[in-house]
Parts: sequence; C-alpha cells; structure tokens
Amino acid sequence: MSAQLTEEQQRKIEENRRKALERRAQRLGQTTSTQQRHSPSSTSNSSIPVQNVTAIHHVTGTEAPRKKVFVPPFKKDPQSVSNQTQHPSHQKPFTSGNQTSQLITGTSIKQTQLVDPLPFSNQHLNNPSGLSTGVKPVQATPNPTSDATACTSSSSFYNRSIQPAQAAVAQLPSNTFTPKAASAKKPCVSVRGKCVSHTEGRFRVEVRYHAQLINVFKSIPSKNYDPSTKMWNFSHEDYRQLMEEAAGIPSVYLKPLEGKEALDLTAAVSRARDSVTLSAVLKLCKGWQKPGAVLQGQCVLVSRTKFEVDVGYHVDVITAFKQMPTKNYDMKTRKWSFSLEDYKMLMDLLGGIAAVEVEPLPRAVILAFSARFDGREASSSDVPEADLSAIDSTITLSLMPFQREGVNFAVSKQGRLLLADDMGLGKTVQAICIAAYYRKEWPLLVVAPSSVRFTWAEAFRRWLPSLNPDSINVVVKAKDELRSGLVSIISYDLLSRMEKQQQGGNPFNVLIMDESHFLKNMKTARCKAALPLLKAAKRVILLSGTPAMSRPSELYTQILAVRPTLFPRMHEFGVRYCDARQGTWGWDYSGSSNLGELRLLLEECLMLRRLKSDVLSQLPAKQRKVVTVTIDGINTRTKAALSAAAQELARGHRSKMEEKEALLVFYNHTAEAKLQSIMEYITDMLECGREKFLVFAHHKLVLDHITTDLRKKNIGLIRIDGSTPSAERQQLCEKFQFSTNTCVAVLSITAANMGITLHSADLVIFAELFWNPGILIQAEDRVHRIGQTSNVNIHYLVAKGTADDYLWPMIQSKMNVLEQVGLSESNLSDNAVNSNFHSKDSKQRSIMEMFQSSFSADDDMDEAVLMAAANDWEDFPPEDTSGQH
Ligand SMILES: Nc1ncnc2c1ncn2[C@@H]1O[C@H](COP(=O)(O)OP(=O)(O)OP(=O)(O)O)[C@@H](O)[C@H]1O
Repeated sequence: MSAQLTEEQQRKIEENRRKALERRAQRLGQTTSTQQRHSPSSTSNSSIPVQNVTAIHHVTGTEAPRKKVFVPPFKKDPQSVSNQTQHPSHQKPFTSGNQTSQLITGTSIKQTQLVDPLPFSNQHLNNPSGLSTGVKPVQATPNPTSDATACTSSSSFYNRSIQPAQAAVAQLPSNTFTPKAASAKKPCVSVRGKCVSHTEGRFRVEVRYHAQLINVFKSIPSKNYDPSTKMWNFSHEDYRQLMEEAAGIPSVYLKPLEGKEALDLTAAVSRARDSVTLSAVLKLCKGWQKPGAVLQGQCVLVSRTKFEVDVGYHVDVITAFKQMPTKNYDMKTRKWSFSLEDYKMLMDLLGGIAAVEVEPLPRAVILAFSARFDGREASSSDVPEADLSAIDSTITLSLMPFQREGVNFAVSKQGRLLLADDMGLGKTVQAICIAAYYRKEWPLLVVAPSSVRFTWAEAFRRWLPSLNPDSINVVVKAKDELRSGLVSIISYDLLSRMEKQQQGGNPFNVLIMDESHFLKNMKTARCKAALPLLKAAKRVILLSGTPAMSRPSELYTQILAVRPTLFPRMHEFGVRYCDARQGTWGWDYSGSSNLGELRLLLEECLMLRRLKSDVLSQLPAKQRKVVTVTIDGINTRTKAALSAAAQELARGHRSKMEEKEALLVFYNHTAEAKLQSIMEYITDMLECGREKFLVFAHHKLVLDHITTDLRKKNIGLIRIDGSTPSAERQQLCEKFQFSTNTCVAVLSITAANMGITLHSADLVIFAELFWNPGILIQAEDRVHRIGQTSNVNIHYLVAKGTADDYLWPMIQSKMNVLEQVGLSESNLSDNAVNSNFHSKDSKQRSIMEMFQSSFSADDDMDEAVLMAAANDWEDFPPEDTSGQH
C-alpha cells in the first residue's frame, strides 16, 4: 500500500498513528481510574472464578466516561459508526469506507490501515451459519511497536485490510463465540463471565463488576437489571451486539450461550447481518451523481459473481482498482473486473474521487445477487428437486430430464417464472406440471392465442387424467362464464372483450400465459386486460419461445408480471437496458443496452431458457403435435353445407362409389370450414417469431387463401403446387432456403411432397390432413433430411366436427403401422391423443369405418382419381399459381 502513497500521505499517517496512540494511552489511564472508583472490591474480586460469581453491581450515574450509546457496526453503516464517539476499546483501528477513499485521493488520511467498508469480513461470511467452521480463527498478532494495534485488534470484528499481507489481524468469525477462540485472543483477561438462558427469549450475563462492561450493558436496547439477583438480562435480539461489544473490552471474557438456543441465535444473527449488509450495498444506488465530475463510468454485471467497471483512465481510479483483492484486468477488453464481494469497498473508494462519477449496479441486480455482495460463497446454481409425487404420473413420468429441471426451477421460484424455452421443447407439458404442483390453489386460468385454446384443453386431458374433463372450461364467447371451471382457457382477445366484472371476481390463483410476448405492449387491450389478473395471481407461469422479438423494452411487462418489485417503474428499466433517450416527445425506449447484465438478471430471478441445441440429445428428431382448431367462426352457409355432408355420409345404403363421393364432399367442406382457423394459426406462428416454416394443404381453395392472406400481410413466401413448372421449383426452393425475407413455403401436399429440400426451416404445418400417411411423411421430410441441424416440429391442424375427426385417427393408426416396419421415425400412437378423436357415437363410428375402408391402401379406387375429384372442388376462380411471388 505504502508504495502507492505520497510522502505527504505517509507523513500524515505516521502523525495520526502517533496521535491515536497518545489518545489511547490517555483513555486507558482514565478507564483504569474509573474502574478503580466503581469497583471497591475489584482487587479482591479479580481472582474469583466465574462459577462463583452470583451478582453484578448495578452502577448508576458515575460510570466510565462514555458519551454516547454504542451502535454496533452491523446495525449501522460504517460511516455512521465512525462518527460515533466511542469507548476507546471499541475504537476502530481502521477508517471508514469514505475515509479510505479520501486516502486514495490524498485529501485526508485518518488511519494507518484501510478498512473493508463492508461491515463483515470475508472470513466469517464464508461461514454464514457460524457453525462448525472447521476454519481456525486467525490469532491476533500483537505488534510490539504499536500498542494501539495490539489493544484494538480483538475489538474490530469486521475489519479487513485491503492488502491482506499487511493485515495486522485477521478476525475471528463474529458468530462463532467459542470460548477457546475468544480467550485465545485475549492474553490479558481479568474478568470472566458467562451468558446463560434467562426467561423465554432472554438471556442474562453472570459476571462480576466491570465498569466498561456495565457501560456496554447500558447501551444495549433490551437491557433489564434485576435488583433481586443483581444481574443484567437482555433480549436474544441483542445477543450479538452484546457479545461483540464485550469482546471489545480487552480485560473481559464472556462465555457464549450454549446448546440449541445458541444455534438458533446464531442463525437469527446471521440473517440480520445479511439484511444489514444488503442495505449498505443498496444505499449506493442512491445519490451517486456528482455535479462536478469530469469522467463518467458505469458498473456492469458480467457474470453471476463478477462486475466490471467501465470507465476511462484516471490515476486515482486505477489506484483504487489495484487495492481490490479480487481485481482482474483483461488485456483484450482493457477493462477491470472484480468479484461482487469487493463491490461496496470499491464503490466507496470511487465515491471519494470527486472528478469521477461511476454509476452503480442497479438495485434489481443487487437484490437478485444479494448473497454474493457480502463475500459469502456464491450459492450453488443447482436447483433443488421438487416433490412431484402428488401429480399424475402420466405427466411426471413423461417429462424429459430438461423438462423436469424446468419444473424444479419453477418451484424454486415459487411458481412465478418466464419459461422461455425454444419452440417445440414442450413448454405446455412443463406448464401443466408446474400448475399441477399448485393444484390446491386452483382455479387455474390459461390465456393463449385463440388458435390454440382447444389444444390446451386436449393437453390437460392428456397429461392430467385425474382432472375431470368437465371441469375444463374453454371460453369461446365474451358472454360465457369465465369462472365456471376449475381450469378455464381463454384467448387474449376474448379476455380483453370480457366484461370488467367477469374479470374482477375471485382471483385465479394460478395463471398460465401462453405466448406471453403477446403482452409486450402495455398499451394494448390484451395487456390491459391481463395485468389485473396477473397482479391477483399467486403463481404466474409465462410461456414464450420468443419473449422479446426485437428490443428489450418488450420484456418489461413480462418482468413486471412475474416479479413486480424488480423494476416497479419502466423508466428505471428503460434507462439501464433500453438505452433510453429523451426526445422532443418524451423518452424513447426502443434501444438496447447492457444486454448481458439483463440476461444474467433475468436468469437469476425469473427466466429459464433452453435452446434446442442445448437439449438436442434428449429430443426426438421429429416431434409431431396435434393442434386442435375450432370451426366456430364459420358462416352459416359453410356450417349448413358441412352438416349436410356429414348427414349424407351417415345416411348409408348406397353404392361404394356414392359413399366415396359423399366422403369427398365432407372432406372438401372441411377445407372450407377450416380456412379461418388455418390463417389464425399461421398468423399466430408468425407473431410468435417463427421465422421460416412450411404450410402444406391439399385444396387449391386453401392454398389460394393462405397465399392471398400472407401477401396482404407482406409476408415473403414461395408457393409450389401442381401448376408450378419443374424448372422453377429449384429456384423457389433456393429462394426459401437462402433468403431471410422468405418466411413461408406454401406447398401442395400432393405436388410438393417429394424431390425438394427446404431444411432451412424446422417447422412443418399441415393445414389439412390427407388420407395417405406415406405422402404426409414424405412431405414432412422436406425439412427432416440430411443437413437439418435441429429437431423438427410437425403441427397437424385438426378441426373437431369435420372430416378430420375421422381422417386423423386413420392417419395415426396407419403411421403407427409404418413406424413398426421402420418407415416412420416418430410415434404418433399416443392413446390419449387418439382417444380424443374417436367418437363414442355408434353412427359416427360407422362413418369412421367407412373412411378407413374407402381410403385404405388396398382400395380399388385410384388415388389419382380421388385427388382429382378433390382438386375439382372450387368455390373461387383459379388464381395465378406460377409460384413467382
Ligand atoms: N415429455 C414429453 N413426452 C411426450 N411428448 C412431449 C413431451 N414434451 C413435449 N411433447 C410433445 O412435443 C410437442 C411440442 O410440445 P409443445 O407444444 O408443448 O412445445 P412448445 O414449447 O409449447 O412449442 P411452441 O413454442 O411451438 O408452442 C407436443 O406435441 C407435445 O405433446
């Protein structure tokens, strides 16, 4: 350290040291005389062993010259402690944090050693419990040339020299009041006493008279003197304070409490200490601006345990940096970084450099990483295993290991989280399992895009068989009762159209918000409708594969929803992470800044995100999913046509040819009925950040509808159908593969199921079903082929009340056959999914059988004829289908 001090500084240090020694000598003289005044029997008592002590003299009025009540360092910040007039034996040998910074800038030097402005030294914080440390307390090393150091060493429990090599004393862990250790530190103990249990929540001290000790007793807030026993007793809350102050009197030794009581106290003390340390660190967040500063900088969190100071060159700053025990200079970035345990000390030093203003870490970061600021061992990042034994084994046994970790994470965050796993990693199954963990607290509300409301209902039926299916309420109209089920499912848009009173009833204690980035804009009706529900819910499970699609400000409402106290005001968040700029019309939060820190913060507090590449080994190469869509919104004409087709099919007594025609009519009307929900789903996929995907359909009507709608929305697409010349196909495929602006490939199931490669996408949506699963598998394999680096998701849109009810189970069973002979890679034979599409109605079952026999592989009807018949179904005049879009 001295190498960095100027001559003038060294001279002052020496002078101050000398003065301190003089003062101390004077005070010691006073103490001795006071002691003699108040202890007539002191000479004779001094030899009485503690066991024989039964009384403490109650001293009034004339005790030792103690001007102020001592406030223990762990209840006050070091600055205020240093301002107190203290008893000599409590006088700190080191300066406060601010004094330290003055030392660095050379303005004022008060002491010879620097103090750790954190009130607790690393040593005892490494053992916050204070139990069975296994760490030997480092003995005080009396300095023969410095009486002050020798006498004060035992009193300064918290001090830590910035340069350990120069530390005169490495302190004893303050909550390990082991008699051996304490007495070892006190070579000149003349008064011994002990703490013993008194009444409930109190302890008393059995010790003979000692003037300084009586002063300490009187400074303890919960003090009580019992004249009958002539003993002092105190509340457990003040145990630590008393023990520390007593330890500061060189001639006194108090034996600590023993047994369970002592252990409980140690834990309580440890907790109190932690919160005090935190509040000292939090104080740094306020009032750090310096009007006269010429150099500005910023602290940024760079890992879970380290922060970096981003500031220009200043000699005093570098001097301060070099004092930090955990300093690290990165030659490449030319930046200094430190462990969080040095944060307070460094900030105190930097605070004393008038020319430099360093923005502290945000309050949210300090709260999130609080345990690391006081030098405790960084808590393990292992999340404890949650007890899922009360949840249906259907789901718990199916969870993949990373999904199980997701549930554990959620439980460790008390059921409030943003599950931001990559698309297709099974956020639904994890969310259902998390919600089931809190089943006693239900009602549960799921808010989802309207295109997946029914898929959610299916998922509950599939994964939680113990849940009565009747208690699942899918809200489809604004007039529907929102709270009629134990599990309610509603779309964002419908929620915003719900009557206020509907929303304001009994709270949904458990809330799942699927595709939670739908909440990204606070001003939208969706968000306004969701916020009151989010506020009222105890558990909030947000799901999104893309929580923010373009800027960090989109995360704000989601953070607010999960952890409202983290950034109560947008501005605070905006300034730190959105590069907020003040313009003519107000603040602009559209930028981004400190993203690394934001990510660390989110991961620590609320967000779990795994990419497919992280868990690829646990995933099947191909994952198929049934998306149950609704045809509720169809017009009456289509509805009538659809039901007429269904009735016609059920009529029976016909020739095989008639039967097939009837089936085709039903299939064709199904296409028409699904148009709206298909577009809704595609739009949701785009809104959810799916950048590239394939949409397969069969009917020209459907292909045209999708193409027209996407064009209207300015979505880049290619289209390949039967009319696309072969020469153009390759060009179109390349366009899709390599152009970032081409998001969707609209493809005919029959015309584009082979011979093309589109593996820059990893999602295939089947807007329509097709009776030949071999063709479907071939179509899937446009993305699932060599060169594909991700797992592939296949979504089959299946509409209830249409021909899909019959086609889907048939496809499933056929695919399972293919799988058994090794021709289909992934298994669709999930009984739960199957059962949802098997009708219990005997008449309908016969239609199902009809489908199976009509469309079975050994059918004599030429498939080409069937396709042609289907393709002939036109409601609209054909459009240009050259594929040049
Ligand atoms: N543990 C599992 N066992 C069996 N199937 C699973 C499991 N996890 C997920 N799946 C299946 O994988 C498919 C994708 O899951 P899911 O829809 O939940 O993913 P997601 O993360 O919500 O995707 P997206 O972001 O695209 O909505 C579904 O068909 C689902 O049933």
